Amino acid sequence: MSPAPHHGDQYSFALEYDGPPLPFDLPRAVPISVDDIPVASVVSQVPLSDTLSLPVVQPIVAPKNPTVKFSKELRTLGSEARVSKEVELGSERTVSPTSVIAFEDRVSQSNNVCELSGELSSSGAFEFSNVNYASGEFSDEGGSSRMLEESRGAGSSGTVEFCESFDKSGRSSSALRVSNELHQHEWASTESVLSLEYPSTRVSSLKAEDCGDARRPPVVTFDVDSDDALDGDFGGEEEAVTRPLKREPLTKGKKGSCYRCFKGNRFTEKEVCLVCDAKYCSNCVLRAMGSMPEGRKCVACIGFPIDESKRGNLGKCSRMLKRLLNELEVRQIMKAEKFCEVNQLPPEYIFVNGKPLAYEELVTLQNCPNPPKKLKPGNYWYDKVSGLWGKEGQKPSRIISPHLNVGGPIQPDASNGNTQVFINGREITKVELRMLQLAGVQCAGNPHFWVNEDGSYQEEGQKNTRGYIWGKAGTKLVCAFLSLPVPSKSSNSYGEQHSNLSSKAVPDYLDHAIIQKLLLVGCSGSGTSTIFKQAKILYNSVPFSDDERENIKLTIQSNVYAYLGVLLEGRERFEDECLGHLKKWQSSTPGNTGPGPESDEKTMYSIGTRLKVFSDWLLKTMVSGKLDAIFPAATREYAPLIEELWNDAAIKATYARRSELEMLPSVANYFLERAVKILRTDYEPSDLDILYAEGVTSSNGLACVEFSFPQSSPEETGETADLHDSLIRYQLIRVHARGLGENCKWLEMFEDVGMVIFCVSLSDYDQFTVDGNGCSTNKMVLSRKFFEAIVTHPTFEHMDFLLILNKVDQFEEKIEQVPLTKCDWFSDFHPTISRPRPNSNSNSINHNPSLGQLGSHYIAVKFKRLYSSLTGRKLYVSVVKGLEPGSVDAALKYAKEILKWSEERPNFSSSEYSMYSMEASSFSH
Ligand SMILES: Nc1nc2c(ncn2[C@@H]2O[C@H](COP(=O)(O)OP(=O)(O)OP(=O)(O)O)[C@@H](O)[C@H]2O)c(=O)[nH]1
Ligand SMILES: [Mg+2]
Repeated sequence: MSPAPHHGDQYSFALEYDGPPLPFDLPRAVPISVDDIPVASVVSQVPLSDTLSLPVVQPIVAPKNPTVKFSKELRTLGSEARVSKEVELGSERTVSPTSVIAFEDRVSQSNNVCELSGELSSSGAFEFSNVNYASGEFSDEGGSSRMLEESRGAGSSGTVEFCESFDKSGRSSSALRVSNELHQHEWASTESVLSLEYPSTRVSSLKAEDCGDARRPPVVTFDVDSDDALDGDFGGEEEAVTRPLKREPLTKGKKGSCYRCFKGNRFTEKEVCLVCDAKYCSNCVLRAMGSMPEGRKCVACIGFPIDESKRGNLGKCSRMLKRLLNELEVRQIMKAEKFCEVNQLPPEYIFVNGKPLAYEELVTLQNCPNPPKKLKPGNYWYDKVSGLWGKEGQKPSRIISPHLNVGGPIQPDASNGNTQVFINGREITKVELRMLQLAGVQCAGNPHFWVNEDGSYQEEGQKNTRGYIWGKAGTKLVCAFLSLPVPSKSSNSYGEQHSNLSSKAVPDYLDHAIIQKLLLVGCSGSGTSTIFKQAKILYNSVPFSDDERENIKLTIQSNVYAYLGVLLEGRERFEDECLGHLKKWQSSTPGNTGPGPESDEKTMYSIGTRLKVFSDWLLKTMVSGKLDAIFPAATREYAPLIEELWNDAAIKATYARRSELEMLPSVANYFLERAVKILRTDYEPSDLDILYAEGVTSSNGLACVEFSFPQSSPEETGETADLHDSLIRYQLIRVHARGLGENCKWLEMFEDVGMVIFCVSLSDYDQFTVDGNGCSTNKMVLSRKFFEAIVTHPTFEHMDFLLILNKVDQFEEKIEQVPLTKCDWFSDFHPTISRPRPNSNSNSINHNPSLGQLGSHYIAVKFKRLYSSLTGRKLYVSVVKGLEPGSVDAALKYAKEILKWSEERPNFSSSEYSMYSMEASSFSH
């Protein structure tokens, strides 16, 4: 018999590797002290010395075809006895992402089987991402393994903790905890499900009758999980609610087999008892469950409340029952299952504002016009005035019907806010505060607001309504990406400014099941708004509403006036220069009898009086910063002048020297050449105009567009069209660097995005700007600093990053003129360019990379190294021409693929995956 582990015991996990040489060092052993085990993983009801959970967060390192032995050893201090186990990762097999690890558990004399799937990353680390763990006995017949009950933990990507518990008798039981990188909040629920297992196995010998009143067995604590991410983001803090101990099945056969005839394995189709989880094959189910007066329960479980984790299955008939029974019978059983009294949610399991509900209160809550969705046992807070509803200690998850007489009075700390801003007596959370600020609600001075169900609000003690929180078109959008609730359609009939834009921009995605959020960030001028607009144009059938187009038109016209202003200012400068030269020449030429300086001198940059008046007016207006204010009146008045101006020789001469005008952005050419057309009153901007236009995307720095990728046709892809793709909705959230606030403090509002797309302008390497401290700084270095701040931000700890290296078109031109070493960070860029051989046929394709390609590749590697040194992970990179739709389309599809990989990694075979993770293939041009 093996001794129970004690404090101070040292576990060691060793890796033995037998395969081709590796380019990196393998960790040989990972010692873990028992005392390092987080207390959270120890089941709290059992004294620490009785049970120990041993988490192993251990990526198994493996190259392509190795054999890896994973052995673990327990050295118990003060005793010679050892527990050792060996896990062989395929001695004859190769390690594929789905490898079966079988190991013998010498302590319990039974075998455990663990199926692991994971990925082989380019660094050679093998990371579990999908684990299927079962323990029980092998049956030796046929060499196939039979398993009893199986517990499955799966995460789209994450770490796996293998928890081994020992009780006093030395019996070991094992559980897996899977944490999910993408959906951190699921961690708690997975954990809580599994942590339930221990008490239940411990009491498995207890019979139902031993528990006193059979209908109300003793209580243990349990954690409420939520699978309703949209409804309630119930992650993080766990909380305990009392409920009866789970009833155990009376009989139990081998794992995976039917509980009645003990035949079959885990692949046999079975029906499950809603109370005790006993599973019956199709031959036994009707005998085991009888006439099912309360739905699918074993006869012995009739009268017992259902297992709360199965509440979602109530009334959802299985295929097996449909085969065995006729339609009428099925309907009756399902009706009984859903509506019989004993299967109803016990009101006392629901706490509202700290008070358990009475039966009538639960009925009120469930039958109100807008009830909380999928109500589960747990602690909730409810703001009766506004209808805001949430999990205790968390931000609101829904707005339900207000004024319901349920639960106690709301507490100020109900949602655990720390903002000193109050709504109806509750201190709101940071996210809500952010939303209020974006909705234009004045929040300075720690106000206490009174918010009504329709979103109208006033400050406490004042009579006048200050506005409507959800009234503005953009606020619902903001709420959507901050995962905050908005009033349901039936309740928002008043107080909302209905406009075309708002109804179009806010689709019913709150009801959608799958929404993937992509956060797009970058320094000023990096091209984020261009990419954002491209996404709108590419994927939305109506990218811009009429209202939007009208606003954009004014923006573009105002931009063109501004570009003209820069041109006119340049003209003045050039004229002065010329005059200066002229004067110098005159004074240095003896006997010059030409006109004196007082007389009207003309240069090639001089303009007539009419245009001069216009020029003076425009420059004055620009200086006063009122350019935006004079539209559209200015267009009506000055449109006829523009043609004259544009055709003027002086302006043409100035335009020819536009490269000397620093204030003129590169897109100005596009618009100036169309100035006459654009500044007419009947101008209508084209999609291309909008794409090129500056200042079109929202001024507060936040914009959000939702779309699906169009379904690719089978001919295109050579495989069956991926229907799934077109079902997933994506939200591209563009946030301006300035909008992130000091030290990126608002970043945490984006914790639930699936990926961050970071945009850098390649052509920034020779650009300088004045930073916050008044120093002139290289813009590429500024971008790097911002990148560092974002990737190391705790909110994005496990996030995938896609780096967009934008403006490669500009970059390729520039690098031929300006060396990349102009930027200090790139001082070690010394490419050796092999020029095409002089005698080579000019028609033959030159396979040598251009300087531009070498440069962009070099910069990508710089960022990859930086990222990997900061996070230890791999950076995805895409080199993009923001103004080309195809290029942006490719980059966004690449982002989609990355998201898909992180979800489906277990489905990749190792060779496929390692191909994807090759350095070179993570570029998309
Ligand atoms: N040549 C070229 N110009 C680009 C490209 N992408 C964007 N631009 C231009 O670069 C300028 C800045 O792009 P924006 O998309 O406005 O950049 P931003 O990240 O929104 O920056 P701010 O507006 O300052 O916040 C615009 O004039 C774009 O037209 C590109 O790939 N090539
Ligand atoms: Mg912009």
